Amino acid sequence: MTKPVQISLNKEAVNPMKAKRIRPDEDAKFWCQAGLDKDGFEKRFINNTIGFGVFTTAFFQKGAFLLEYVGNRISEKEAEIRERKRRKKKHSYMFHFKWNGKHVVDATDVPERMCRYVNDDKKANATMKLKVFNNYPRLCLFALQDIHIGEEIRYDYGDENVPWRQHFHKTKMEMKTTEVTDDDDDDPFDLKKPRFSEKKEQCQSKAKVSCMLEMIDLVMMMT
Ligand SMILES: C[S@@+](CC[C@H](N)C(=O)[O-])C[C@H]1O[C@@H](n2cnc3c(N)ncnc32)[C@H](O)[C@@H]1O
Repeated sequence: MTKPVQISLNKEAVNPMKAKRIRPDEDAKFWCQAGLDKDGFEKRFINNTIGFGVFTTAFFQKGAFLLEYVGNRISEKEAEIRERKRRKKKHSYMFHFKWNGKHVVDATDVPERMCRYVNDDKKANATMKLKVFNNYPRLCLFALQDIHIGEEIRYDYGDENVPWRQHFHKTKMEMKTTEVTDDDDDDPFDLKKPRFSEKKEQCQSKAKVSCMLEMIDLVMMMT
């Protein structure tokens, strides 16, 4: 492997004023094969629901290679078994991809690597691409736009069924058809339990219905 000329482990490599443009694929190949995360990222706690996220401590140009999603390579079957065992865990670190069949990268046991902390967003500033270097598939994250210092990196996991994308609409739809019980367990991932604000909304709509019924009674009494 030939080392790309401009890559170094010092901060110059992430300073756009000093570093010349590095070809993103070459950069990705270098960092993947070095088995290291690039400088310019830090993990920060966001909140109890989302957990941690990855934020930049350097500027990244549109198209730049950011991080590799690293973990154990396992089969879909093994992933299913592991997911079943970990079903009570809040976060999942399984990345499913296709390359000569279906594969999964499980990053659960690599807490030291950065990419497993990158969260999901439909309006993402990064994208995950499959790159094959020396006949070996790698999951590489690239910038979709210029990313400035302090921004959170997010990519589109590509799954509409994840609870945090569904919660609002699904609970709203369910509210029309299901009874809501007084349940203090405010688990945002349990779609059957509307969150506080939604419970409040439902109370408001119940109040509107009872008000309308009273008005109908009144009109009927008057006629
Ligand atoms: C690959 S991990 C990302 C890092 C994770 N936030 C952590 O603290 O370790 C994926 C998990 O993060 C959470 N997550 C990712 N994106 C999210 C989002 N937009 N809203 C809520 N939770 C999210 C989910 O629990 C998901 O299973």
